[in-house]
Amino acid sequence: MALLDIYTSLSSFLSSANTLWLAVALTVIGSYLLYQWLLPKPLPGIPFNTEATKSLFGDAPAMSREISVTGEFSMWLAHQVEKMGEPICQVFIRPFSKPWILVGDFHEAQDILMRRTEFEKPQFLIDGLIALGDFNARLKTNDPRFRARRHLKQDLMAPNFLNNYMGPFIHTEGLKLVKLLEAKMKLSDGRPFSALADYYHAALDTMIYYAFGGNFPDSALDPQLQAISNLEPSQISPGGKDEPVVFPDAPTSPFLTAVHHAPDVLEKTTIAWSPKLAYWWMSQQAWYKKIFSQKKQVVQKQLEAAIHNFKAGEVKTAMEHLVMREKVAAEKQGREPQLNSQLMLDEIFADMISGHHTTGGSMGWVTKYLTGFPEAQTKLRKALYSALPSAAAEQRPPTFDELRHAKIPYLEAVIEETLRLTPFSMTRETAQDTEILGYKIPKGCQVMMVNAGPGYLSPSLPVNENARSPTSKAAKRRPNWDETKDLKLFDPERWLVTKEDGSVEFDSAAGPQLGFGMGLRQCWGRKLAQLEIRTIMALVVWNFELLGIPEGLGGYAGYDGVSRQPQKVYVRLRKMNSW
Ligand code: HEM
Repeated sequence: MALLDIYTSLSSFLSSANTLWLAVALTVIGSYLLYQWLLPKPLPGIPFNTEATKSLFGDAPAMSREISVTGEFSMWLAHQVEKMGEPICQVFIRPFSKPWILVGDFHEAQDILMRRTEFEKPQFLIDGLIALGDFNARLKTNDPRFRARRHLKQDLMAPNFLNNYMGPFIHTEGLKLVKLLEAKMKLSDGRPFSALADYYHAALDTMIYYAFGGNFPDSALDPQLQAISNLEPSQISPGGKDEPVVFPDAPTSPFLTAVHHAPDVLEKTTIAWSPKLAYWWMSQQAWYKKIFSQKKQVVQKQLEAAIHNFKAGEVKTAMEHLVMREKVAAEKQGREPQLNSQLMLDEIFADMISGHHTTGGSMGWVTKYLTGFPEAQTKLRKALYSALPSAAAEQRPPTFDELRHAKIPYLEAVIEETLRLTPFSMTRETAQDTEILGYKIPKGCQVMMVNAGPGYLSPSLPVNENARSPTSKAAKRRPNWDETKDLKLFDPERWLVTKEDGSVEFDSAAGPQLGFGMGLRQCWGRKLAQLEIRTIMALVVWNFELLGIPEGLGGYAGYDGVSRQPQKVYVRLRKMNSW
């Protein structure tokens, strides 16, 4: 080969090698810059876990590890606030997105939820609830449709609907639950058994009655009663006195089963990285189709029945009230009413989903705390007997009207204290650039009110008072809340105040509480939930002593699903009297 040829091939080799090296170098530099760009970016000044900023996935792997064991997202959040020891900090739980801001101070959380217009319903929740269709809680507060939708439902948390329509049903359902528990108590012969499904069944029946009333005949509790009353003591599996009896769970009708399982979809979509994609994937699955075809068939039929009843002059159920309100709104606005519409189906189905596990779980929690704190249980029973003397003297359960009119501060305090101890964190999204406790927070950040740690279940962290927002500075404080008492203990007395005349009253504003959220987007069904828990738990405590259970069946572990639900609710019962 001529020298020139050798030179030419060498230089072309070198130049292609250079190009290759250049390409490799550029790829490496590019990948490095991309990696750096994708790493979590903390907001200036706000404490964070530095290790999390070295990984593309931020805090997510550590969070998943803890939650896969405990099931408790609220507790993980509280641990982050505790670790950083500041009333505001940031975590990186969604890769490639802005940090999530954790607010671990009650007064600032209250300010954000109640007074600050720059915070909105979060988009990730709106997307996460996509399976429930077009209902009011998926609308932003500043969307004019939100108020119009709330208007449609305006009668349903009013005293007339609650006390005259829902109350008597809830009372009857409570008595049915007592009957079921009594049958189980007899069969279990002093052994413990789980009551969690029974509370869920009672709560499910309540939501079905709320929506459709007597137009829909299926019940979740009736088949259980029937199944248990057909059981012979010889059919109970033998076991020691601390070994729980497992009772059969009688199947419910397809629609009730669908309502029971629909929250599974929401739990998956709200935590998905892309809720819309997760929703699409799930909507292809047979189990999903089964749930939502039930919704389509049954709720549509019920809507037609409600329209028919309304036209015949009957307005009792939630569905009938919606139809009536839509007619009134349409007349006012000079448009055709949309009575038979998807919107009506979605609003009513979403309420059933919102009110079932939440309330059933809360009744389970009350049962657990009263079991674990027998002194409080005895106090509550005494308070019930002395507030309802005729029923006590006549050895019968109180009627709904007696219960409704009785003033029983200790009962309200027990419910309030249970909600305080079983927190579910809530989120808002910044709709514009703003500040929290003096730190700049850009538009589009998720802000979580962490109510399972400092300021709620442990003493408040110090706050620079000057850094609070003007509305927070101006707000009234709760002077008598005693943070030196163990805040993790169940102590209903915290919510009672003694007046100058010696009378004792319940004060719902005595301490930090976000059990139902706060402000315009607080729990819409709060009054119904409170009525239900109050009525049913009064009947349970009136009728039974909740005896101690083995340690392995107790504990206060929860599960953060659509609300904070107890993992187990075991009871060992003794009937109080012969009524
Ligand atoms: C003990 C039972 C219940 C608990 C603990 C509970 C708790 C909550 C919480 C913490 C929120 C979020 C509040 C916020 O972000 O500020 C909420 C929202 C909501 N709840 Fe409940 N809830 C219960 C029962 C019910 C019932 C019975 C219904 C329906 C009848 C219901 C309907 C709703 C709705 C529609 C929302 C969304 C409100 C909105 O975005 O505007 N809840 N609930």
